[in-house]
Amino acid sequence: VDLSSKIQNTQFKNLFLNASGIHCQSKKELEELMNDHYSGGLVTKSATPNSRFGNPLPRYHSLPAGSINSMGLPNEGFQFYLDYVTHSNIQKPTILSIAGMSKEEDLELLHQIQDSKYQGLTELNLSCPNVIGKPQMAYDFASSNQMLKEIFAFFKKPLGIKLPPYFDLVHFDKIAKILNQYPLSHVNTINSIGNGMWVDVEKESVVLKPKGGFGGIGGAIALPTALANVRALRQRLNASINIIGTGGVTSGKDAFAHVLCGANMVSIGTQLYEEGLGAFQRINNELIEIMKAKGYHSLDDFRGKLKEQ
Ligand SMILES: C=Cc1c(C(=O)O)[nH]c(=O)[nH]c1=O
Repeated sequence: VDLSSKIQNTQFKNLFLNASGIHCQSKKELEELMNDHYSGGLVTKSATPNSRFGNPLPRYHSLPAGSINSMGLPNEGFQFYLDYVTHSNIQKPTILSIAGMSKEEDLELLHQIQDSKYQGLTELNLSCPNVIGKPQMAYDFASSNQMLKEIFAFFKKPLGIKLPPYFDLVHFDKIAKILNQYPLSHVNTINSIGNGMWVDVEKESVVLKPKGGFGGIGGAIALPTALANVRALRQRLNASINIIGTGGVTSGKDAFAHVLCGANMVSIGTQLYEEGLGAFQRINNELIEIMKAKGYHSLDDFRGKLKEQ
């Protein structure tokens, strides 16, 4: 059974990635992830120009079937991550994630990447739901289109986009029509489901401090939305644009479902945070067992072949 995957011309020994933000913020986390045998690639925490503490605590809370977070983009700053992916002992392909606080900041970070010796993949996060006062750019179709036009005027290295979930088939049509105009290496869908709410009935209180308790929803409860977004975008995007499926993966079965919907690679977020790096080995092995039982030898045997009723 072969789990090898690729995004454009970058080969990965298996399809599993950490979701940006999970186990990828500090040097220690990055080193552990880089040396982990069961993840095929490494995605960095979305970087801003300067390091940030992020939102006040508590800003993460486990839910019965997932998580809610309002981290607020805590990170070591862009230069730290650029140095890490260009200087450290690279054992696996990397995806450098960036999230400027404005279009100007995004363009500035991309110019720095373009002018650097970094040869890996880059991912522009247009979907962070937790920066106070900052909208999720990818819900503004005109601004997203304008941003991509300005980016591809100068950026020539592989670039993907991290999208928020969409909930209307017309929105899938609109965003796909925009994305198909650009030579993207990939789309990563979904980011957390923005601005959910969890209530502690005992205390009669929200569970997160920032933003009055509103936060992004992830984990098992996000799987149906994640599968819908992977499927809808695979049906609409040019074949040249690969898809990283993110959201709700807790088992080999969930990873199988993402690939069936069209995912080229699969990210693990909440489950990785809750279980630790062992999640990669477990989910890897579960997927291999499922493929063996079904007589599949490679992911291409079933990728995107979801049947309709
Ligand atoms: C980069 C900020 C993000 C954050 C965050 O740092 O609050 N949380 C998410 O669930 N998704 C994000 O994209």
